Amino acid sequence: MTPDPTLHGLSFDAHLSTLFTERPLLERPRVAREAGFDAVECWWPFDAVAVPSDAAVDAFVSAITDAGVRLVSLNFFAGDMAAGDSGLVSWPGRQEELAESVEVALDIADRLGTRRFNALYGNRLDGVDPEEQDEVAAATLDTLARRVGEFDGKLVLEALSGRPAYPLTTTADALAVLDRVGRPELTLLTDLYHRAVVGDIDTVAEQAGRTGHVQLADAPGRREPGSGTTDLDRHLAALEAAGYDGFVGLEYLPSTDTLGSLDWLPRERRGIR
Ligand SMILES: O=C(O)C(=O)CO
Repeated sequence: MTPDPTLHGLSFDAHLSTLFTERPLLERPRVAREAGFDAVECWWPFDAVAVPSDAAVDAFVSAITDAGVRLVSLNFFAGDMAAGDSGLVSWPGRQEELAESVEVALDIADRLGTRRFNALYGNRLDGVDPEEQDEVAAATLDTLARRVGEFDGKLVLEALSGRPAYPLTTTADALAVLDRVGRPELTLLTDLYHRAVVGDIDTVAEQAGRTGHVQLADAPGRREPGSGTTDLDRHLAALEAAGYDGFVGLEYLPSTDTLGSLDWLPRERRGIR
């Protein structure tokens, strides 16, 4: 479907873990800025390392500040994602490691003004009772939500498609966790790609009040808007009309080079509105 970003007024941000991957991570904030973006977001920037060195943290913070962009959302440490991990929130025995890495993330946030934090729930683990995992997750999310609340921030939780061991696949799954934890700082990450894949994209506006962050990619394929069949602009317009006024992260895998994949988004629509 041909994108028409004039249909809503939401601000976009460039996802540094999926866009501009032609360059090393520390160069991507500058390249994003040169491409016209004021805002960026990122998965955990230190790969499978929960507690990076001070030098690595400083280098990341400098890359963002030197480029003159805002880091609007950051994923907490999620384990070894390249090896298939999808978060530590529900992983018994790894809570101390998660807590230490969260303090690193909050230090970065404090220095950069970041207020959205994505906590991936974690995969089901062989030999571990799912109920035990859900109990660990509820307690962890409660703690993380309170901690993030001290920063006036929001914790966001997302349902994911394409990860068979990840138990939150639908919006209802994610909302059930939000309800169980019952903290105002814990909100939904509405990822239009994952929602289109599982077939529950038409209700996004109903959850606008509980949505702390939005991301997009076209489906099928998880590529740039216009590459698939999802009417992304209609859903973004519906979210905006229902009161969502946060950022929309461009979390897609470019089908060409990143700059070429941005042809759908005029340069004047890439900055913060
Ligand atoms: O792994 C994914 O698909 C994500 O969106 C993580 O934030």
